Amino acid sequence: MLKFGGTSVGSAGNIRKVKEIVKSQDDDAIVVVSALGGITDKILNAAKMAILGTDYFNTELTMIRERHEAVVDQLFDGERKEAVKEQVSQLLDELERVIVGVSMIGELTDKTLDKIGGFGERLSSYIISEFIDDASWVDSSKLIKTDSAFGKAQVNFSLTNTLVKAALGEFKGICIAPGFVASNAEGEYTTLGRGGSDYTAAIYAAALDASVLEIWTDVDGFMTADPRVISKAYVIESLSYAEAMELSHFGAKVIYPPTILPVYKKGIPTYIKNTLNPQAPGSLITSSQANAKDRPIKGISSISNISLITVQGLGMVGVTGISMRLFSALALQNINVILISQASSENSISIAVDTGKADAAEQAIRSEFEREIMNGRINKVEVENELSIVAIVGENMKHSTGIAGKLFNTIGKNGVNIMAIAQGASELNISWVVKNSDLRKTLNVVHESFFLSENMEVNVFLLGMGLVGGNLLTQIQQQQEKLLKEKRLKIKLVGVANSRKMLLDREGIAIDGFRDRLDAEGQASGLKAYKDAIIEMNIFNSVFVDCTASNESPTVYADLLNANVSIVTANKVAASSDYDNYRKLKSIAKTKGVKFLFETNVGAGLPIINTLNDLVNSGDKILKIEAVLSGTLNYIFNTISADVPLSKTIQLAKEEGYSEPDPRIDLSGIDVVRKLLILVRESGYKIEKEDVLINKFIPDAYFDGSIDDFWANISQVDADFEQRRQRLEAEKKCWRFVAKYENGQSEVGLQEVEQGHPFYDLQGSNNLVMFTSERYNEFPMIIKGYGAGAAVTAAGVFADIIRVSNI
Ligand SMILES: NC(=O)c1ccc[n+]([C@@H]2O[C@H](COP(=O)([O-])OP(=O)(O)OC[C@H]3O[C@@H](n4cnc5c(N)ncnc54)[C@H](O)[C@@H]3O)[C@@H](O)[C@H]2O)c1
Ligand SMILES: N[C@@H](CCO)C(=O)O
Repeated sequence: MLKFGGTSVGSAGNIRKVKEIVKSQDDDAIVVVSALGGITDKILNAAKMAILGTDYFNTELTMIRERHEAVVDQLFDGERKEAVKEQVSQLLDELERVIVGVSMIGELTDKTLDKIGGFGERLSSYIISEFIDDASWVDSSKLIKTDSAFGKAQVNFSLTNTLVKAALGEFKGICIAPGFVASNAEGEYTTLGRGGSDYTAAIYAAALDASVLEIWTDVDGFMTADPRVISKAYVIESLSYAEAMELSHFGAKVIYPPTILPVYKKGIPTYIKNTLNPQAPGSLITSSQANAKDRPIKGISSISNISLITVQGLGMVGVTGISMRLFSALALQNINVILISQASSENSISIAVDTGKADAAEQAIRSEFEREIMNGRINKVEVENELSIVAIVGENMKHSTGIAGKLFNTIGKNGVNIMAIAQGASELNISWVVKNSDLRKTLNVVHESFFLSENMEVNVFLLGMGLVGGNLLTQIQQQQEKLLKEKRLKIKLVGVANSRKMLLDREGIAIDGFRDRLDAEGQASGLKAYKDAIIEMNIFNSVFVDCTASNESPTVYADLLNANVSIVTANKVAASSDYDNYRKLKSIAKTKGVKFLFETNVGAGLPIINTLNDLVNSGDKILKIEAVLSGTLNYIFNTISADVPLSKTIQLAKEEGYSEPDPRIDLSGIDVVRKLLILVRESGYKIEKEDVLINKFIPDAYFDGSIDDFWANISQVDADFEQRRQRLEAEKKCWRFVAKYENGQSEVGLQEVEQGHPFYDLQGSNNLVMFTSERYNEFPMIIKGYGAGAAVTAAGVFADIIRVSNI
């Protein structure tokens, strides 16, 4: 049993493909076909135009005629062509007569609609039966018998099965049959409803105990999600009837749901195959029990543009008959309820309906409960629009724990509000309602978190592409493939901005050549504009990466965290700002379930903050911190010599990429104060920068003017420093700029360190931190290594980005 849909028979080219597929069957086959794609809509439109009294129906009829004639012209030659054309023309004349009749009488009944609705199938099946050599044709309307409920006829299965068996039970060869059409006991045309050709095929298959039903369509099968939204969606190889039914209900328009029932009852395996890609394996729907190895969910489906109507009132609690009245009122108005959710308190019921029916539903409810609304037993009938229902479906969800927990946790972390939830006790489907604007994000996170996608994605918005930002991109580029292969993690750059321009692209920005693309396509930037664009994009698993030294960029962190965008920052300004602001950012991140990470703020790529967090979280108490925290200053004091004066060492530190973009931040001790503040705060103590005593080693006067003044004048300190250096050398000591915290006292300043001290041998730009804690007491914990440099810092930022993904 084969069935070909509207696209599969929509053109001469496709009908040729249908012929190839049918001819390649080894077995006898009944082939049900739909009307040429779009024709049924045109026929019904012509009828509607006719009843409205416009002549436009003639235009529609002409188009219908031309479309069929063109197909015949392309498929047939010579006398055969004329004969088929003649027959097609007769059918079209008959259609035209009925529609002209409608226009003259000014009446269009359901009965007439059923009569004309099946013309498309009659035409297509006739043409195809002529085109496939030796194929015969059978009139489905004579075999499939229904009641007389025109427009929504119910099949009389016992009569239908008898007629189908009698006509086709012993059939050998290929027989083409129109889908959708049926007739009542009087022989008048009826139809099987939307998607009815699938149903026709299933009825034939069940009546004839077909070995297989193949539904040939224009997609490769049931996909895990809508491929227009989830590029990583893929074909589900096998599903149960129940899973197929659930997925079809929720938007995956691959198969018409009632179709499943006859084949399900008979256990006939059903394939979904692609006419345009017949080699693809397709999806197989069978009654076999879910395979324990299958993923817990098979697919995700959604319906957009629905409305949620909530009826609420304390007067509903414990009162019987409320739901009955509610649903009867809606049924009387022919309103289909797509989702129902009622809390066990019985204080409110929410139902989802198609937005087109929302007004009618609200009115029906208000009039049914007029009395209860008047006397306050019901105090709210609220309609919310522009919503979508999302559903996950899978037999393996049954009795597996943690699915709902994981589902709602992931959705929540991404800042998507769930407005209603429904799960049946069958545990086959969990459905929930979100805003239309959150649909794409929801589908993405759910698809990904249930490993329907091959990989996990982190979407990066970068700010600042100087030394650290530039190195970060190079490292991501070098490591991208490995992470994808070994960790199934895709780091996707979706936004880049410098202080002039920004570029955002949901599909990803290739790191190769991104600067050119930013120049060519970038829009004028600005922190607020970039932040607004990121929030507007509402993309899942996103992280904002700040690689600037800007004082302003941290002002957008709170808004971003509030929009569930994680922050990874090399910029120390936020974590060392007012204590209240630091706490606020951490607390927003915690409440929103996103990350605010700044490991590189102290000791660049060294694992200092994470280690400190581990100590404190596991109950240790930090008693003392002693540290060399400035890569720049350590480098300077290791490089200064008789030949290299202080001013030159500052220049070198800048060239090496150790210093801040403005090196005065390092020389004045501000950078070290920031780092000490962060360490003390992360140790669990409250501290402001005013609480830190700074012992400067360069007079303030050098920091007061412009950066150019600084570079012009700084060599004035060289002579004095050289004298001091010689004395120090003679005493076999060295300078270290040390940060210290103990008993609530914090200070930073230059110290003369003797041989044997842990700081003495600290080379180059290295940092060293000593934590004395209750547990690490006699021998403090020491972390030591490169404390500055673009590559190590970028690596630390990269590690934080990976941490956001939680792999
Ligand atoms: N270099 C290191 O060793 C190191 C170590 C740890 C932390 N950090 C921190 O990393 C950050 C970056 O340092 P860097 O050495 O890469 O500096 P950099 O000057 O090379 O890069 C900063 C970039 O940010 C851009 N920028 C500044 N303000 C901006 C804004 N408002 N919007 C967009 N772009 C803006 C600048 O134009 C520049 O391209 C600093 O906060 C620094 O403290 C650096
Ligand atoms: N300027 C900083 C960079 C690392 O935070 C330093 O020299 O230590």
